[in-house]
Amino acid sequence: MTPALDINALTKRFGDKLAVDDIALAVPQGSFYGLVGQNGAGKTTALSMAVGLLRPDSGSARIFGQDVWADPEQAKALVGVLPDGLAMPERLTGREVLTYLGLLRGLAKDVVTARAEELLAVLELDQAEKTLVIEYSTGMRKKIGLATALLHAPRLLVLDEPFEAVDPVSAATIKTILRGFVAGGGSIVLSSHVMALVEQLCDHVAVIDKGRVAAAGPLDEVRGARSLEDTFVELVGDQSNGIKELSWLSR
Ligand SMILES: Nc1ncnc2c1ncn2[C@@H]1O[C@H](COP(=O)(O)OP(=O)(O)OP(=O)(O)O)[C@@H](O)[C@H]1O
Repeated sequence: MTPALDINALTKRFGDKLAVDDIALAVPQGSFYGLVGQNGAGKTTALSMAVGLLRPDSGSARIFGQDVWADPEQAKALVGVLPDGLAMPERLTGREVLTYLGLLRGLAKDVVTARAEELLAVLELDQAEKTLVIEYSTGMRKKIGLATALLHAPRLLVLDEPFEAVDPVSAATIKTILRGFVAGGGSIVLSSHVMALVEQLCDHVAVIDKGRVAAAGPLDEVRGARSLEDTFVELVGDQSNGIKELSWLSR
């Protein structure tokens, strides 16, 4: 079966820094795929290139077989994206943002209205009916970002740190939505630093280290008998560095 997302030999350099170094990853249809890695490992850069937000130096990305860079319109219709540091129309309310983006995506007005209503209610943003996005908290911004990613009912969701700064009640709601999305035949790729969350939600995982894939595959195969956290530390931990004590903090 064609993978939901198929990235091949993706590479990106920023000046001297090789941020993503020849990454290949196949996300099977119907899978819930977690991407983990240390700060600066290259997750955001890889995901941005995979969904057509950042042009790779080389390599390719396909969404359900559609080339993201050769055929962006086809590919982008199939994917909902929650990017890192999402830029939003700041002077609109949540409902206005959803209406605006829904119409831009070509949805019928009554469909946009109904879906916006439902998304705002489910994500508990309907209380903030008159609040402009510029006044949103970080967690609220994540939630409206997720709503915009879901609005056109994509087949693949690519979510960069969707749970960052989200309170536990909202996180539970989001988990339910995402599990329902996968149960309904959707595919998800998300990045996270929270190993427990990836273990709870995902059936596949890739560990990214210094711009490369250190391990990837079904969760149980990657972690074996250990926890994902132990696997992760073993794969990416830099033992040579040691743990330096901050002696000046001792009394
Ligand atoms: N626009 C940019 N210009 C220069 N360097 C960049 C740029 N974007 C990312 N980098 C560098 O590329 C590397 C990978 O960054 P990236 O944001 O992809 O990592 P990440 O795994 O998402 O990290 P985090 O978990 O902290 O979000 C880092 O060294 C970062 O400093």
